[in-house]
Amino acid sequence: MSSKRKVLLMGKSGSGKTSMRSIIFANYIARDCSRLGPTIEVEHAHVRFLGNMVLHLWDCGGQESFMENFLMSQKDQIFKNVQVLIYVFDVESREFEKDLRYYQSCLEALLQNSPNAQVFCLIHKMDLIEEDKRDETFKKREADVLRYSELAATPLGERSNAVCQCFKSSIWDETLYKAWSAIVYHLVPNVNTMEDKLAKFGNVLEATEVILFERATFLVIAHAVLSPHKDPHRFEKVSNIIKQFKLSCLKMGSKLDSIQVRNSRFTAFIDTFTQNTYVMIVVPDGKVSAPMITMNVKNARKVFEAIETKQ
Ligand SMILES: Nc1nc2c(ncn2[C@@H]2O[C@H](COP(=O)(O)OP(=O)(O)OP(=O)(O)O)[C@@H](O)[C@H]2O)c(=O)[nH]1
Repeated sequence: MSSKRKVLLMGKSGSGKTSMRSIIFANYIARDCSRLGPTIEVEHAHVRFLGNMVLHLWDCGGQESFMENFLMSQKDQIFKNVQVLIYVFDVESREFEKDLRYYQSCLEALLQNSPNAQVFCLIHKMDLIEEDKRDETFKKREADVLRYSELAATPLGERSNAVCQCFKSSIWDETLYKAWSAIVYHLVPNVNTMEDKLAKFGNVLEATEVILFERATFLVIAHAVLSPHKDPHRFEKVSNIIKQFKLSCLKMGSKLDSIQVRNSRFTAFIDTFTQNTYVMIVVPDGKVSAPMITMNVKNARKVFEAIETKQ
């Protein structure tokens, strides 16, 4: 059975909405995005995710006249039956207060029409901020967004905390993958079962971690960490690097099947797994041989295929 999720992408014109969805779901590379024109009214994209799930993306053009219509005459049509709102802020916007007021109005409309929707705010184009100022700038912007989120939620009572989650992002680095992985994580229904099984699988292989990537987007959908690692950004870095490599393979007319990366401390095996996923298994070096990993991946496939078909 296919399940459809309505995802709204909103934010002011030029904030980067179409760019990010084109990179994640349509195999664009960052430098192609400068050629994208402004979105007129709403562009609808149906993207199949993990086989059975269809994300119905409503990419809402951010020009003021469109925003006014979304909030007035088209309010019900836009904000009804929404599972996720992704609101994109340009970190360098000269009118951040105004952007926040539009956000507040959208959030109010959303909470009235789809009270259970999840809300994610992306503070985008972070590459334009000097590296050593990024954390501080993000924190300031996040505090503003949370303040306006509470303003929008307070009249409705219950949802005054955790109304939204904020992420920093840029199409020029792996932060885009971190943000979008966190978003889709909320949309995949069997994540807990998957992570449970991944941990068991990892234990059998004496792996340090096992990660599941969605096949088309290379977003992380589930992971099991069996021993601590000091780089908290490693998953999105792998997503970004392997997706770029996969696109290069496509360009050359070949298909990415599996990869092994070995150094003095660990070996990472990336392999096609179920119909809709790749798996990455990291083992301390010398622990297990490649044929043994391949055989175990083959054996585990059926279990994970079964979980997926229950989505
Ligand atoms: N520096 C930088 N530029 C970006 C980033 N993301 C998008 N852009 C650029 O921002 C411009 C506008 O991006 P779009 O994706 O068309 O913006 P939009 O939000 O869809 O705009 P509307 O369709 O008018 O609502 C393009 O030239 C992109 O290349 C980013 O992370 N960093």
